[in-house]
Amino acid sequence: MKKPNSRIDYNEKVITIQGLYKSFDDFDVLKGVDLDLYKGENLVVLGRSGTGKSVLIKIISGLLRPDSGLVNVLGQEVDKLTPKQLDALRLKIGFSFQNSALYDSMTVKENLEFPLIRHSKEMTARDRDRIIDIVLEAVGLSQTINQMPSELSGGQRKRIGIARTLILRPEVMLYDEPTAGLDPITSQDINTLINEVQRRFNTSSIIITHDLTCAKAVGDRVVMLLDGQFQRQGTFEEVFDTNDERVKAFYNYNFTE
Ligand SMILES: Nc1ncnc2c1ncn2[C@@H]1O[C@H](COP(=O)(O)OP(=O)(O)OP(=O)(O)O)[C@@H](O)[C@H]1O
Repeated sequence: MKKPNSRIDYNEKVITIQGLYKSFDDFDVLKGVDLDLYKGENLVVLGRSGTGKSVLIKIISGLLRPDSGLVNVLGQEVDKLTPKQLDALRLKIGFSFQNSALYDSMTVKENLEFPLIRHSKEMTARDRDRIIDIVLEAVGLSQTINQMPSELSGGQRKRIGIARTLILRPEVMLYDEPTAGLDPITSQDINTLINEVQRRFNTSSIIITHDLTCAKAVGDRVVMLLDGQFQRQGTFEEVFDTNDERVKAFYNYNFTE
């Protein structure tokens, strides 16, 4: 289990969600979700496929609008923002997508440079190079700087995706299934990286996953989405210390120590 994390500031909430509802046509996905993310915390959101984990982080990053409820991110109510304000907020949120979302026709360096050229127009090439070196070193892949994404392994692509997310120095990281499709050892490396990113860049993160090894390795706190609400929350051990058959089934089918 993860060691207690002294970097978490329980007096500062980075994200607050209250009474969040979201439906698609007649299908109610989120049915009254409440959630706090504290400064410096790694919060894992567990849930079976289709329970609404991706919908939740899309609402947090303003990609989807809630039907009702409060969603406050870094002190701002997301669905009250103008498009310009939302763009500014999104720069403080690093979204690490499931498929890494690298541009295949660009080198690693160009992939990392792209957000800097777009969002920090006054930055010199020299400063860009310096920042690229820092994030590549942070993900342990300095040597890949001139490679194409197609030349990288799945784990390396995932790392470069995380590096690209880090390059704008986000305050909040949202990881969507960070270990999906990776072998157990590469997954473990990604879990270690998520913890290192938290320490080194002082980020607050939501990690959505159904990989229980990942949840255990990175989660300061774990919440489980069941039937549209967070039914369980606590440390990894607390969440699974229950007679709720739905939770036990999740553990038994997914986790081998
Ligand atoms: N834009 C959309 N329009 C209609 N339905 C949607 C939309 N986005 C998500 N849904 C539905 O909402 C439900 C929850 O989807 P979501 O992608 O959040 O699941 P998830 O928990 O992330 O699952 P997985 O682990 O498989 O990624 C699914 O039934 C999905 O079909």
